[in-house]
Amino acid sequence: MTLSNTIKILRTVQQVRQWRLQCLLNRETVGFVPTMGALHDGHCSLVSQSLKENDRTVVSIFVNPSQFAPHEDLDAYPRTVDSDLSMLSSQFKEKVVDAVFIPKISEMYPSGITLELSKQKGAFVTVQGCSEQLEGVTRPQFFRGVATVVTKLLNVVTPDKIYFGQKDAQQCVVIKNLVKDLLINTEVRVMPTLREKNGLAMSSRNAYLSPSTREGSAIIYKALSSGQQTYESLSKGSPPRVPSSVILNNIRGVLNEKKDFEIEYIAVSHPETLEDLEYVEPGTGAIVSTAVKVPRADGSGQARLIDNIVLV
Ligand SMILES: Nc1ncnc2c1ncn2[C@@H]1O[C@H](COP(=O)(O)OP(=O)(O)OP(=O)(O)O)[C@@H](O)[C@H]1O
Ligand SMILES: CC(C)(CO)[C@@H](O)C(=O)[O-]
Ligand code: BAL
Repeated sequence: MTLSNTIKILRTVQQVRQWRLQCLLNRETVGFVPTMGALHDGHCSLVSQSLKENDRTVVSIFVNPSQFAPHEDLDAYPRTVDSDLSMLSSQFKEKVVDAVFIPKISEMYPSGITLELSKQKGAFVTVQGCSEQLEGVTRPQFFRGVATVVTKLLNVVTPDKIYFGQKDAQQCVVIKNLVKDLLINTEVRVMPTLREKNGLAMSSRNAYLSPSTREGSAIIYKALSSGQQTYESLSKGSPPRVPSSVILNNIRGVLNEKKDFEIEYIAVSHPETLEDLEYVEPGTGAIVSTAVKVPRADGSGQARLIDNIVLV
C-alpha cells in the first residue's frame, strides 16, 4: 500500500525483506530510523539525516511491549499513526521517506510475548553489564527489551545506517555495544537532542504534560547545563579532573527548586561502558543523565522525563 503515491506502508517482515532486496538489486543504500511513533521534530531530525546520507530511508513505528514493565505506560503511550504518516509524507523538502514499517506485535514476537521479565519466553537479547545500571535499575526490562527489538528490526531491515537520538543516551550506548558484539553490519549514527525553545528535550511523553509543567520542566536542561558549566570551569584547574559529586550536587541543587518534581536518578557515567565515574576528566569525558518524574496533566500520577548532557 502507498501513501500520497510515495511512502510504502509495510506491515509484515516479508514485505520489508522484499523492499530491502529491491534496494540491494538497485545498489541503493538504506538508512533506518526506528521509532515508537507520536512523531515530533526530534524524530524528523533523524529522518532528515537519513535522507541526506542514504539513497532510501525506512522508518519503523512500533510501540515495543517488551521494554515496558507491567506497571508502566504501555497502554497510555501515545499512538498517532495517521498524523505520523502525514508528517512523514509532508515534512521533507528535497527527498521523501520511502517506506514505513508498522508491524503488529505478533509479527515482531511470533512466539508470543509476556511482559513479566521472569516469565518471558522466546529469544531475548541482553547486553553485558547494562541491566544493573541507570535506566536498567529503575526499568529492569528496558535495556533487554530495547536490545531485543532493535536486534529483530536490524535482522529484518539490514540497513547500511541506523539512526538514534542522543536524548536516549544510554540506549545509544547499549545499541552501539550490541552492534559491535553481535558483529552486525550496520553503522550506528547518533544525532543531537532537539529541544523546545525553553530547552526541554522534545519527547513523545511531553504530551502527558500541562502547558505549565512543560514550562517548568525546562529546569531539567537548566540543571544539566549548570552541571556542565561547573565541569567546564573546574576542569581548567590542575589537575583537570572534577569529582562527580560536585557536578551531581550542582544539578541536584537546581532541580530541587521544583518541589513537585521527583528526581529518580542523576548519574555521571563512562561514555562507552555506562559505569559510574568518581571523577570526570577531559579526554574520557562522561554522560551525565537524569530521569525526573513530573506531574501529569490528567492528574493520573507522574510522567517520567529523561535527559542528558555529554561532558568532553
Ligand atoms: N528530542 C529528540 N531529539 C533527537 N532525537 C530524539 C528526540 N526524541 C526522541 N528522539 C529519538 O527518536 C527515536 C525514537 O524515539 P521514541 O519514538 O521513543 O520517541 P521519544 O520522544 O524518545 O519518546 P519517549 O517519550 O518514549 O521518550 C530514538 O532514537 C530517540 O532517541
Ligand atoms: C529504539 C526504540 C524504537 C526501540 O523500541 C525505542 O526505544 C525508541 O523509540 O527510542
Ligand atoms: N525513547 C525511549 C523509549 C522508552 O522510553 O521506552
